Amino acid sequence: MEFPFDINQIFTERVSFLDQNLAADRWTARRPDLQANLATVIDELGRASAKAQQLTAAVTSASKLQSQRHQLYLLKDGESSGGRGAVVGFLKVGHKKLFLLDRHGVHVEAEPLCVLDFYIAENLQRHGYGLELFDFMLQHKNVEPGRMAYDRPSPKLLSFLEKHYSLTQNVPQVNNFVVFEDFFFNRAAVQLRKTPPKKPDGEIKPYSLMERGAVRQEQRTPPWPFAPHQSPQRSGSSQCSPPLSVGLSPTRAPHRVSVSSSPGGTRNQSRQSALIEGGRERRSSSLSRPQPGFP
Ligand SMILES: CC(=O)SCCNC(=O)CCNC(=O)[C@H](O)C(C)(C)COP(=O)(O)OP(=O)(O)OC[C@H]1O[C@@H](n2cnc3c(N)ncnc32)[C@H](O)[C@@H]1OP(=O)(O)O
Repeated sequence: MEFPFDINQIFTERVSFLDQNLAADRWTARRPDLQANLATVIDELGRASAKAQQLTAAVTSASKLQSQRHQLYLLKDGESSGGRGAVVGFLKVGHKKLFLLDRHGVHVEAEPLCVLDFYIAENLQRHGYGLELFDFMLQHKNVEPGRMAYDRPSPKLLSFLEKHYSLTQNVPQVNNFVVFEDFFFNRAAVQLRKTPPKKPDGEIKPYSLMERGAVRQEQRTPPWPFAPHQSPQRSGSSQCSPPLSVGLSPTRAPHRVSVSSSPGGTRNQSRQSALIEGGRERRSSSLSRPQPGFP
């Protein structure tokens, strides 16, 4: 991906790490002109990724990176474009609080590192760049791919995970995240803990019934005498994480499919995100994604 400015001036390393500060290094941070070009690159990559995934709006942009606690790895080819360099692709990750089902169907709460967006320029796909970038991130974060969650992975990403990391057996979820069997294996109790029992009528509501944006905490607390006695641990967990960070991604379809039988689970735009109630708070995604088919 080429740009009308010097990529090597903005990104000095082959792989750059970006967070909400939106600067590849101190040098860029002090140069508003470079920061503006960097933002242009991120926006352009986000648009290209959305197009490749047939999303109606970008999951990644410079402004989103600044406002969300996500991190982005950007891979460049410093040699191309007559030495000015070109951008090869990016990988965006971030922690999210998720309510997941283990292989026995038991609800567990976790806050794993999630793959949120991943894109390699069209003409460079299937050349090993995705693997290079992904491996870089794994090493940087010191995490195993099977310990991560994947936000509505595309068929290409599922194929990628199967090919490079032998991740094939996903554990069906009611939200858009995909986790594999390794996710639950020997996980520390602090990272993964069972949520309180579901109410008998703990139904799953379609995403369209959810409030967008912040869900007011006070709405979730039933009046006396119905207010439950909560352990400090539980009440802490329900309050420390804003609803926006919890487990659902609006524009990606739920993954009830088995990777082995249907690599790719759909990444269509249907809004089947779900809300689980019953002893737990409402949840919504931190990703502002489009919801075609829903007003
Ligand atoms: C949570 C999310 O981010 S989901 C969004 C994932 N991103 C996308 O779908 C955007 C379009 N796709 C891409 O950008 C890239 O294909 C990526 C990021 C998924 C993978 O990057 P690449 O550089 O192509 O991967 P790399 O070359 O290291 O590995 C190739 C393997 O990836 C998978 N893959 C890559 N492209 C394709 C494709 N067109 N069709 C099927 N599988 C593919 C295959 O397993 C492939 O191995 P193969 O060629 O032997 O079949």
